[in-house]
Amino acid sequence: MEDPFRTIEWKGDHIRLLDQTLLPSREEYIAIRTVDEMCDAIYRLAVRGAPAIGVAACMGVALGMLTAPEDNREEFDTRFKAICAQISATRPTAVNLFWAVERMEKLFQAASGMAPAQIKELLVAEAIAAEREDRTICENIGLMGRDLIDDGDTILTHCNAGGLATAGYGTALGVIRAAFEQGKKIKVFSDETRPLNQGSRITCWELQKLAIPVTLITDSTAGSLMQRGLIQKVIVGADRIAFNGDAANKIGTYSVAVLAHYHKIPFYVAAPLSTIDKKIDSGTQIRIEERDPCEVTHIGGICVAPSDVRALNYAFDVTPHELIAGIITECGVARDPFVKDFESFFSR
Ligand SMILES: CSC[C@H]1O[C@H](OP(=O)(O)O)[C@H](O)[C@@H]1O
Repeated sequence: MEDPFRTIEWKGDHIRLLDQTLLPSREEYIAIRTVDEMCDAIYRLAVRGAPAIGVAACMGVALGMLTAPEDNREEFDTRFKAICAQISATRPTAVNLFWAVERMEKLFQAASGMAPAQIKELLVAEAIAAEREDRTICENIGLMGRDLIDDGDTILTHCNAGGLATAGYGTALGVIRAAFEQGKKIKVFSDETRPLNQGSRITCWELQKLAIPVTLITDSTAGSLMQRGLIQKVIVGADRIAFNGDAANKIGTYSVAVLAHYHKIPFYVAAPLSTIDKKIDSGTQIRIEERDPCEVTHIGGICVAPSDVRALNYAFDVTPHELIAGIITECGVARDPFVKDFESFFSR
């Protein structure tokens, strides 16, 4: 079954993306015509999710270079560097953003002997390829992880690691979808995922579109359901995974992992290799994005706290590898000690 939506698409002179801040009530696609607009879309989570942010970054670089001057090489190169820096400054945690910019930088470097017009064409082709590859990678993650799910399982997921967090098919939801497409009778509990409610707004919307049974719960309900034996597996996405397997994901994921550990429920992370950061060997090195406290004190623009109350708004937390039963990638399921499997996957 094709995705019932297209997360992001290159359209020649603009990028078309589904504005995820409007879901579930409005399914609206917007046209991104400048780097400023792409950076704004990434920062305000109109496009979000580590792999999707990576594809958006590739497309943002290619888009920004369309109007770069071709008659002045120094200006052309300066423009490229400025675009990469601007996109890299949007959100700090998802490593896919930086991996994507690095991918475009390597291409730009390799093509340095070519004419500007040719380089522009190469950047566009690379951005289009990035979107297509991400979709295939997610389908492979689904195939690698689906047998971890048993017929009759109820699975808990947190935030949204579905088709809309990627260029299609999803990571955590991709595994769930692949098991469902095998014919397994499964159900999903979706944490609402405060403060931006990616779970209630996006995961529930996606799973209903795929006819996968989903029940929305508050973030504070998960423990009680585990205590009553109503959850058999947990599968979440990731934004950055250290080489020892420590995984950064949406705030609240760590709490779910501790609860799952206590209740002896397998806790899985699903992510492409591009989310594994080879440069760090511990989750303590992952920079956690801190966002506007108004996202906590307001819901839909309505204030739900005293106007002058202090609010903490960490967008992610880190789950130590000891709490992770397996990390599902397009190359297979890595198990602790994760380094060993990661080294094998990257050597292929
Ligand atoms: C497949 S990566 C999804 C990952 O990204 C989300 O963060 P955000 O919505 O802030 O971009 C969340 O951590 C998801 O698990």
